[in-house]
Amino acid sequence: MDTATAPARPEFSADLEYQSGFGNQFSSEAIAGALPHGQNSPLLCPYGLYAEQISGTSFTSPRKHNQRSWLYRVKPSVTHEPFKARVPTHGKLVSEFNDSNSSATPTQLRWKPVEVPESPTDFIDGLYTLLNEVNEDEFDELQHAPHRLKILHYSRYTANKLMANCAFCSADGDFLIVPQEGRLWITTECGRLQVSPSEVVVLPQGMRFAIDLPDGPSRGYVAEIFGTHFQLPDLGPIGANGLAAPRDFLVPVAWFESCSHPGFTIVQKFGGQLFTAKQDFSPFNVVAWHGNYVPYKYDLSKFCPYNTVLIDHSDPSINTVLTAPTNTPGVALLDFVIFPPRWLVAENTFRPPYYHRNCMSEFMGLILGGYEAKADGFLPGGASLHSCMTPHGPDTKTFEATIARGSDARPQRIANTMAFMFESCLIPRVCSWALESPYMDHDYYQCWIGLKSHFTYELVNQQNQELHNGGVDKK
Ligand SMILES: O=C(O)Cc1cc(O)ccc1O
Ligand SMILES: [Fe+2]
Repeated sequence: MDTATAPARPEFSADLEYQSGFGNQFSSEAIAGALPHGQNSPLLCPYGLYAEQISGTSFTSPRKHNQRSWLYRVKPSVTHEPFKARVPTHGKLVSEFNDSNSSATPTQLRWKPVEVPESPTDFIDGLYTLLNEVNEDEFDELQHAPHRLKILHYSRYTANKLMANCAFCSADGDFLIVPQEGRLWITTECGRLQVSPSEVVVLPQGMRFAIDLPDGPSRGYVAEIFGTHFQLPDLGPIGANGLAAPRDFLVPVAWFESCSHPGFTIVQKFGGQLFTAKQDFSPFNVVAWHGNYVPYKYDLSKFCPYNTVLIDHSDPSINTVLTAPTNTPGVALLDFVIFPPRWLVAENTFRPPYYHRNCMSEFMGLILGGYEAKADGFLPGGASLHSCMTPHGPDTKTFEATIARGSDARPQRIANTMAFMFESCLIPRVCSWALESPYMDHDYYQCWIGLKSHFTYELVNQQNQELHNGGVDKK
């Protein structure tokens, strides 16, 4: 059914209500009295609702990691026709990465912003995989439990049409969506969230949602993490406060529609492939819920950045918003790091990011403005990939402008910017179509080719002489 014939979902009100906190045990009732008291699963639930649990961790996960919610709904999720494989609208949602459809490359890669297509495209059809990262050792061992693997998908979406009479969920992993253009009105089983560019949203594995686009053409980035969930990073010596504050994470309040919906479609990503099932009601029929397995959003402008206040450039981990851990302490499946507006004050310091090679792989996107390491070519809506140990750093123009500014540079405020990085311990394989994409910036390497050697023996002698004279003068 297309947008024109679909019953419109009610508009989101401007002052949508939220609950606040990260990892809390939340509860919410759209109708007072809908939550059972004292137990989760009474013989008869209030108002004749069905009780249904959604588990985001194994039943026996340690208590501090255990995540589940109880949903009290008009009809249970199980009431649907059998799932059928969905005929793909494009071949760019890749499930199995192999030598014929992807490759790993140490080359620095950059993509220009993707244009939103003119043809009607909703969030599902506009979602396409760019990269996939798999821990190959585990892949061999655990072929029959793909959801247990350490896997990451990086996707981009472009959309111009609401998801009418259908809901999506990934049975594979959690979606972290980073909108770059256009607000998202996201209806979930737990309630509704408005997510604007410069905000991000996490939609946990299995949670059903539909995305409407109040601003029309929209695009953004998605990371899907498998087998783990996001946490707030430890703050170590920073102390008890700073970076992303738990209370700035917002969780919806219960919202439901109970009308019958002939031909409502559930689209489920399962093992990387899409399946559909028909049902005669909206899955957004949860009248009350409680638990800690929830969708949530975070406004990146609320982030409280920390940084060097005297010398040198801090490692980007200082600006980690969320981290999805592996079993090795300090090694992330995915760190979500931002580069927000802030003051640069370091003295006698090359202030932009340093030149570097990293055993972790770095995928970057730009939400707005410019990025401090790239004077040219890295545009809002664009993306770059620097895989494990691939050298990268500021482009020639940035280097030369920084040196020209000199060592007495005054405090400088980086404004009008919001870049982010998905940093992972896994090595990405890039889809062939992404490598062959017309948006691929084949000249990316050129941005460093102009970096000149400034080293001369005359300079060595001159600086040694200055050092020597300086030393003598001080006596
Ligand atoms: O490569 C990048 O631009 C990301 C990055 C930023 C920074 O400030 C330090 C290291 C780093 O990888
Ligand atoms: Fe980097």
